Amino acid sequence: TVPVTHDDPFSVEVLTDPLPFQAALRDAGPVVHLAAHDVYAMGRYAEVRAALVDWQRFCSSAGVGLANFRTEEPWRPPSLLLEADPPRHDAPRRVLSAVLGPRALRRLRERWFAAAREHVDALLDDRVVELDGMAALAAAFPLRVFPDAVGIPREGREHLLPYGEFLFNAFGPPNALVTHAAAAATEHAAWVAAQCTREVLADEGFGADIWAAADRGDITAEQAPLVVRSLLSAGIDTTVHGLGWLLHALATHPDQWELLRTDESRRRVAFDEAVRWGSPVQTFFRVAETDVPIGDVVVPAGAKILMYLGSANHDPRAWDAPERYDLRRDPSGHVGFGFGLHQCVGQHVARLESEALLTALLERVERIEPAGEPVRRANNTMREWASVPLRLTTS
Ligand code: HEM
Ligand SMILES: CC(C)Cc1ccc(C(=O)O)cc1
Repeated sequence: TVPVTHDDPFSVEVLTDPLPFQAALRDAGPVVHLAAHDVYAMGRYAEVRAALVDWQRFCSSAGVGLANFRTEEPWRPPSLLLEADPPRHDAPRRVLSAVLGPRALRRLRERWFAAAREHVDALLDDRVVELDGMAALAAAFPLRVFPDAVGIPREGREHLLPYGEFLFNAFGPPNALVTHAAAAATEHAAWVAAQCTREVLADEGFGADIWAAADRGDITAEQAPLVVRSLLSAGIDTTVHGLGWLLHALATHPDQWELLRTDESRRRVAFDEAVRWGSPVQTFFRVAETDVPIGDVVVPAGAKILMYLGSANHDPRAWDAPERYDLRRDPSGHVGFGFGLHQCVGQHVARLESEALLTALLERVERIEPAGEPVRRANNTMREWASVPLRLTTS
């Protein structure tokens, strides 16, 4: 018989401190029934990773949130990547993979490194500076570089973070986090959709490249705006909170900061270890395409299965001392960017933003330490800090 838990992973208590729930989920078995939402859940690394690579039995086209698109109306037109399975997933993925590929990143590297240096220099106007790492760095830097890289107009960009906040809440159950923001979300979503048309997008950028792919027939003109929407949906909040976890990690682990300053080779793992350790994207779902045996449980066809990425990234079966932010470990294989067919197509963009910001900080900052208690913000999907007070001492 399948183990059951009556705890709700989407309660504010668990969203605020998920680690105890994750440990109990892992200990209860390879797959557990979540009575609170009548869905199944996986918390162990092996099963989560196996399900992520098994896109045929664990499908995305019924939605990757709690809502099952086979029985209820999606709140927005489904994504052609995230909420699609092959073959419909193939062309949009191929196009976006190329648009966000190595050539684009080489072009952006110099511009983003310069922007990061300028951004950090402007903040460090004294030997010791206190600031909110979330507002001043983790949110400000992606907002400074990414919307321009997409090529959307400057006005109205204040819709971006609230749109992302709602989007990630909407993958969860219709709790207060969703219902309290639903009215405003209509406006944010309308603004986002309006930024995806060919007319408003700059002649250069990810948006233009996507429309150029439509002109070549690699995708249709109807698909192009939705592919641009994927960038505006997935490309900001995720990186903001990945950077939030990086700053929180470095401020609370001075020995790791020192290691970064002395050993350049560790810089490459700093962001990925922060994405593993913090797992900004904590959870999302799949639907069983057929009856799927997992351990001695059979998950019935049509059932929603919660893939607990944050738990898999802290599974002691896969990681030594998973609770430790440790730049000596090799974090590769973490599922913070997903795994398999739908693995994050923008992960290299996120890594570039992080490398640019971290390089700029390492050039100027000698010490980074907490300047007060960080404040959590509950979100149904994203594990995020509302603020990370920091004290930066320049060298
Ligand atoms: C720290 C930053 C980021 C994290 C933690 C993250 C996390 C993820 C995860 C876990 C998935 C898999 C979803 C699934 O399997 O259903 C994913 C997919 C995706 N991500 Fe990211 N992401 C990040 C940054 C970005 C950026 C910067 C972009 C765009 C430039 C982006 C665009 C996408 C898209 C379009 C998908 C869907 C891919 C597909 O379904 O084929 N992400 N991301
Ligand atoms: C972790 C994922 C849920 C992040 C994400 C959000 C939205 C999209 C989209 O394509 O709209 C893609 C990926």
